[in-house]
Amino acid sequence: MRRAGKERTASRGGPPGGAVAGPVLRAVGLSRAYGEDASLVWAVDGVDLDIPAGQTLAVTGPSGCGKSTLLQLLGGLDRPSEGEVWLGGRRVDGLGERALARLRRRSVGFVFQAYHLMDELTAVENVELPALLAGSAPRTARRRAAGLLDQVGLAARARHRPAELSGGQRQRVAIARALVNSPLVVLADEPTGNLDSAATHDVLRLFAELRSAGQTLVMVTHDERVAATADRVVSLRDGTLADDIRLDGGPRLPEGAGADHGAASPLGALLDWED
Ligand SMILES: Nc1ncnc2c1ncn2[C@@H]1O[C@H](COP(=O)(O)OP(=O)(O)OP(=O)(O)O)[C@@H](O)[C@H]1O
Repeated sequence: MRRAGKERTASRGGPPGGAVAGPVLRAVGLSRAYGEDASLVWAVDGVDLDIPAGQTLAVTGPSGCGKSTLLQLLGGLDRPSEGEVWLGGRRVDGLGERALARLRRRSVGFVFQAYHLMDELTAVENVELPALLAGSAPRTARRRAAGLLDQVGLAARARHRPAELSGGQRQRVAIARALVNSPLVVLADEPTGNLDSAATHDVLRLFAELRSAGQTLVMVTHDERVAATADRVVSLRDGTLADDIRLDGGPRLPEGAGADHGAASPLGALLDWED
């Protein structure tokens, strides 16, 4: 589906708004079509979105409305048919493959519903891998990975392989991995979709710590309880933005997710890591 006569707002030249110190993530007239002719589907259709630094944004909407496609476009895993993506004040949708891969590695942390851990690697090896690929020295990467695993409560599981971990533990490894290169933004696609309520609480507790520490986070979710923990909720319908709601208040946790997630959280202290 596509709205008739929708105007494109794509800019030319410098960053939208003229300043590099704008939103961490910005979509301008962002669109992605699949198929052609009679089977053409606009999965994402003219989305304009500014995501300021430190915001936790939930993306919701019915199945097939374009949530995952939008997240992949924002993270440079897919390329738009039309429109622009800006990350950290830099236009990134037109980058070549190698530059885009480098950008993803250094500036974006991904968390997926199905974890996407490497089965043959231990937890700590999974976490350190993006740091090694980004050029960190092995000892530095290992120290960083071990520190993150400690902060997500998995120090004792560092040498376990994914098959030896529960779903919730695997997702915590994936979150540690997403953070290893201190990304500008963490993008999470249904991060609690495979988890029971206890493991969901663990993940949301970690997200609340990240939020307190100023980490920008965008998460796609079907779960209203998860969306309710965000600063802002946008809903998609047929690839377009239908709602954009800002929620009030400080860091939110679902009931039973525990307390003690202040700005001085140890996980937060690890976010500013530089090699
Ligand atoms: N690779 C593809 N080829 C063709 N069509 C696709 C492709 N990927 C997605 N689509 C279509 O684009 C639309 C949006 O898909 P997308 O996966 O982004 O939706 P979603 O909101 O994340 O759905 P769900 O909540 O079910 O995961 C759907 O109509 C889907 O069928």
